[in-house]
Amino acid sequence: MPRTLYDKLVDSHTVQRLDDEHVLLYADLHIMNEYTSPQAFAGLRQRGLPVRRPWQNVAVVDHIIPTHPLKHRVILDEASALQASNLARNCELHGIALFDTNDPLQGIEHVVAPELGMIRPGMVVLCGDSHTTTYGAFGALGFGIGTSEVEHVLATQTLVHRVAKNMRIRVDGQLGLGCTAKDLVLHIIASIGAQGARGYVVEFTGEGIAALSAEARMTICNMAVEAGARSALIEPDEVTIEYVAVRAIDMKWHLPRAMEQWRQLRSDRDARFHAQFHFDASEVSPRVTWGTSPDQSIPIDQRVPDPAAAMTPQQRDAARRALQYIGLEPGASLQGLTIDRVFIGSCTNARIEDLREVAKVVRGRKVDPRVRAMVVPGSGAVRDQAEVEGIAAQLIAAGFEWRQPGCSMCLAMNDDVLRPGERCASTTNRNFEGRQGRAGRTHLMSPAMAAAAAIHGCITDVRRLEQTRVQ
Ligand SMILES: CC(C)[C@H](C(=O)O)[C@@H](O)C(=O)O
Ligand code: SF4
Repeated sequence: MPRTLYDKLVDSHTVQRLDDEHVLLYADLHIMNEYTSPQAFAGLRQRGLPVRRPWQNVAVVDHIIPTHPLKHRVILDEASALQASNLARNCELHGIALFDTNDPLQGIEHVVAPELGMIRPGMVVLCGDSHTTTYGAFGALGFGIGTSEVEHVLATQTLVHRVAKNMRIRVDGQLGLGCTAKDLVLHIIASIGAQGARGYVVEFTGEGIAALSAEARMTICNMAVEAGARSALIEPDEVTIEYVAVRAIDMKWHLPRAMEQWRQLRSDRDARFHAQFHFDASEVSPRVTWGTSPDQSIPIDQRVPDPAAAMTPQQRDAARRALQYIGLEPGASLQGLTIDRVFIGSCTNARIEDLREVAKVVRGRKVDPRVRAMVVPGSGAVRDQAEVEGIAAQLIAAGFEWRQPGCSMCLAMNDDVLRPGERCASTTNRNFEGRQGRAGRTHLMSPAMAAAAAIHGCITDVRRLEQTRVQ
């Protein structure tokens, strides 16, 4: 029977079929953070269990870490400091590699693992974090798991996996000038809904996906979870293979054989998908969210929808509440909406290509003096690279704060938070109520759009800015 790439990866990792719906799945790699691992280690200790395969585990401190520009970071918040020191102790005890607070390669887990070549096509990767879907960019099956599952994985290197349904999202055409993978994925989520891919593993395919860089593909797969997807996949191609091959420095002599196998990883031509969607990348415009769910976005040149036009009473109430929270009226234009803060960061958009996009927009311009704008690189390696390329100096000269890596203002779990009522142009993936700080107002957009907002002091169409540039 023809199989999808997801079916094949499940089959190749199934240790045992448990019942009609569940399999015991082998994990090639398990990634941990300080936030969802402490209880898991405590559970192991209570049961007197060792970690089954320490060398297939890796840990990163990212969510609670301060990002102030000082080179040496000290976590002042007591509870957060305890989470970090617990992780360090547990990793030491069990022989697990850790990117600790002041490690030069520390960063956000979903930025660090791929850039260091840990994620390879065909792998199953688990992590106690919902954005583990990111690894689909490499044809690796990534699942976000809960703390009790983290404990199970530590003890057995396996996961009880409820088999998902297959969805295919085909993207034809190419993105236009000023439009990015972020706009494409916001467009897709707005169309299928925040629950549109619930229960599915989504395979993204088509020429619009093939044209994207490995980093842009990560942005797409990262946000698949915002449509409710269990996981995401993109079949590996030469773009993927090249990205991985130069980074997987430990593979040496068996790399050519691995590359041959990676090239075979694809859905069979007649494979059956339970649901399919088609999109045209050339119809995508730069998008901005107007509400408090990632599916509430519009093209920058359209107006905020009227909740009265919503399909169901629940959607109507949700849209009304969202507008009230965000402080917008139906029919309002997002263009020209004044912002207080700009946040360029997160596992969605804080890689080197994102920062290059920002630098392109910012070149020769200054941040509006009424705006506080922060750039938080996704990792120490991204930060170093941006410094080498002169991007950091350029952003600092333009008036951006250049910070240390971490999750930062993606979620209010560290020192970087919005003040109540502050409005933020953000390159992150979630705009929930309070996500960036109590009563903070988040507008999700691409790095280029966030950079344009920083310069204008309001939300603006980056394509206009491009046109007015004096070369
Ligand atoms: C804190 C963590 C468990 C959470 C996640 O699972 O994604 C966070 O990273 C987020 O982005 O909301
Ligand atoms: S950067 Fe944001 S989305 Fe990514 S892992 Fe951290 S908190 Fe979650």
